[in-house]
Amino acid sequence: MGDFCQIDKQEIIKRYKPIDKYTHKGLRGHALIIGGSYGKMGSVVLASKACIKAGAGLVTAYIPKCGYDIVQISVPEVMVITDDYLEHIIKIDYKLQPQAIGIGIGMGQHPDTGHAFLNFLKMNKLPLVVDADALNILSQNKEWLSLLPKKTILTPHQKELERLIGEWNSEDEKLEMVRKICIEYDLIFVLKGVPTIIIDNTSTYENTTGNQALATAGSGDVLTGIITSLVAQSYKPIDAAIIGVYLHGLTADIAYPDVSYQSFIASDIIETLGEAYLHIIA
Ligand SMILES: NC(=O)C1=CN([C@@H]2O[C@H](COP(=O)(O)OP(=O)(O)OC[C@H]3O[C@@H](n4cnc5c(N)ncnc54)[C@H](O)[C@@H]3O)[C@@H](O)[C@H]2O)[C@@H](O)CC1
Ligand SMILES: Nc1ncnc2c1ncn2[C@@H]1O[C@H](COP(=O)(O)OP(=O)(O)O)[C@@H](O)[C@H]1O
Ligand SMILES: [Mg+2]
Repeated sequence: MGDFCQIDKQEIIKRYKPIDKYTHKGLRGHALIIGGSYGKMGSVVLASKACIKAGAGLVTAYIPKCGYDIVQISVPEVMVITDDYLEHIIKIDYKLQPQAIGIGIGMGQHPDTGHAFLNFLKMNKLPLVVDADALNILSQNKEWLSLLPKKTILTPHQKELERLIGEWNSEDEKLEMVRKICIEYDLIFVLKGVPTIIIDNTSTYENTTGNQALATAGSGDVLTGIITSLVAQSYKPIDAAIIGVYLHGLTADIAYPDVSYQSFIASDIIETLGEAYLHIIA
């Protein structure tokens, strides 16, 4: 059993990088968010807005055509590239060179999307955050795990994890099953839950922020945007996962006394990100 670390403010301060006065958006990282399908474009709006609010200099969303007006109107700061197909992604094709890619949110599991995902995995060498339907497609094609770049960050909730690794009889058994995959493919797992636990080979990190206000649609999509943003800003993948999970949970701790657990929604995470950043640099 490797080392265990509680993610508290001290752990964040150790990893946080101040923003240079003479920076510009070209130095703040370009993140690419790939996802969306008919009826679930909100997940890309949430993830891409979270991505730019978490500090990426540039964010581009790669989405099916149905989402073009939705994303451009909802988040004018985010640029958009559309797939040729209307309702879901059938070919992942873009000319830009991002520093990080977040994929899977709202993407759906249509066979054409699965085929596009496989072709993407075969050619992609860039740092990757894999969530939601990209995880579900991987669960149906486990041999594709070997195509993931080293230190790819996977962010399953409990059900997505069960689809990926099968059932477990105890928390300890679950963590051992995850550690085995981490070591086999050199991956990082963000096990979203209460608390969220991050596994990086034999290292285990337990988050100390967050509360039940986060049990709301889209909060995981937002986390994907935040972590992708931090990787694009040149944080090491493990540090992006640690800081991202901490900030994400901290927004709920900051906001719930004013908005209650029930009325805190995923958009509130994004709106409270600035205050969360100020808490860690104060
Ligand atoms: N506004 C939007 O466009 C939204 C789009 N979403 C997308 O919808 C797709 C499906 O994601 P979902 O997570 O909703 O559906 P899933 O089918 O992956 O998970 C839902 C099922 O898993 C169970 N589950 C979910 N979270 C769990 C947890 N923490 N512990 C135990 N069981 C849990 C639920 O009980 C339910 O049975 C994804 O691509 C996601 O990105 C969702 O994020 C919701 C919001
Ligand atoms: N009761 C809870 N306490 C703390 N965090 C929670 C709770 N319920 C959910 N979360 C967090 O909310 C997020 C849910 O992610 P996910 O299920 O992927 O949401 P979605 O797919 O709807 O965006 C995770 O980060 C999880 O840790
Ligand atoms: Mg999710």
